[in-house]
Amino acid sequence: MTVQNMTEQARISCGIPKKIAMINDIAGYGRCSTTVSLPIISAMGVQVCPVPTSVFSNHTGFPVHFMHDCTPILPQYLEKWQELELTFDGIYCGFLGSVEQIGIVRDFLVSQIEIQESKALSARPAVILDPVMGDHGKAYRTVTPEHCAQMKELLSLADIITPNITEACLLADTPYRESGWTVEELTALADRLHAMGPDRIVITGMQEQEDFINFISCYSGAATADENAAKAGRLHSCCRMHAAGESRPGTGDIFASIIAADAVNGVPFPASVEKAAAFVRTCTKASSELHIPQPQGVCFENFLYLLTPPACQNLLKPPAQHDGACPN
Ligand SMILES: Nc1ncnc2c1ncn2[C@@H]1O[C@H](COP(=O)(O)OP(=O)(O)O)[C@@H](O)[C@H]1O
Ligand SMILES: Cc1ncc(COP(=O)(O)O)c(C=O)c1O
Repeated sequence: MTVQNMTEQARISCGIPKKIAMINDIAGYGRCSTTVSLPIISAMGVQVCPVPTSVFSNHTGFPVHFMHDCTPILPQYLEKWQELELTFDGIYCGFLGSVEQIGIVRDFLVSQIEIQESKALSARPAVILDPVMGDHGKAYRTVTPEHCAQMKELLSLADIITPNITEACLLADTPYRESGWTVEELTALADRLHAMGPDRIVITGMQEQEDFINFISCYSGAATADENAAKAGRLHSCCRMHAAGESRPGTGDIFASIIAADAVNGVPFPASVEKAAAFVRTCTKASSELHIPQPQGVCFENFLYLLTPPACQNLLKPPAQHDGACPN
């Protein structure tokens, strides 16, 4: 029997990890995007297959950086994956630098969904989209009105989205406000995003007094912890957590990576948001306590063990008859 036609249960009991295609930039220095997502998703017992959208020497929060746009290589890169008929349990998409890249990613998502449907695989890939478009009420320089329009189109293929409040407002054509959002307003904002496609939404990055608020919305069909609310069609809730340490680059990448790995591992969405928020907080707190300069991002390395699922920890144990010593 090949891995491809094993049942889901057989794969889990054999300890074969789920697989995510991760479309994102790579920043060599400063703990952002791929250098964060790869170790985090791997620590959560999921195989990561990166698709680099651009290569940065370091993130853009430093006084200087070098950037290489990977748009010209993306079609050939992904074409080979199509030729090999590679399939994935999830596709996680982060920073997209241009309108052209959005189109390439859309074609990839559509063909992946088609391949899996034609092979009658048990499920289509979970699509997790972190629509990196702006922060603090402002769109990034690369995010033109056309870029924004194309991102809205991409939403129709996403199951889960993780916008910060700025990105949620840009996508839903809603005026931005730094704070003071009511539950009714956030519900209306999430409903507008849901109408564009995704059925699990978390709006991040809102601060009220000393706390961070993540607004969670699950709609019909989405796996939620509360079955009654799910049956009623939608469930909105808030994850509130005390801010710790200063704001740092890469928090959104850590957050979305945990959501992506949990999505393919079947963790209910609200529980996954709580886990992601708590993990970021643990790491931002430690980063400040260790006096790590803010541009160096979030020091997560010391805490990866918190994310490793117990089932994987058992897999790491040597067999009973083995004394754990290294062979000569
Ligand atoms: N200093 C912090 N203390 C505690 N939690 C934080 C801190 N910074 C970020 N987070 C958590 O990480 C989430 C994602 O961060 P956010 O800044 O919204 O990401 P983005 O980079 O996408 O704007 C926040 O909603 C919050 O839960
Ligand atoms: C190239 C690049 N990628 C990723 C990030 C991280 O973004 P976030 O803080 O939203 O996770 C940054 C932030 O400066 C960046 O410059």
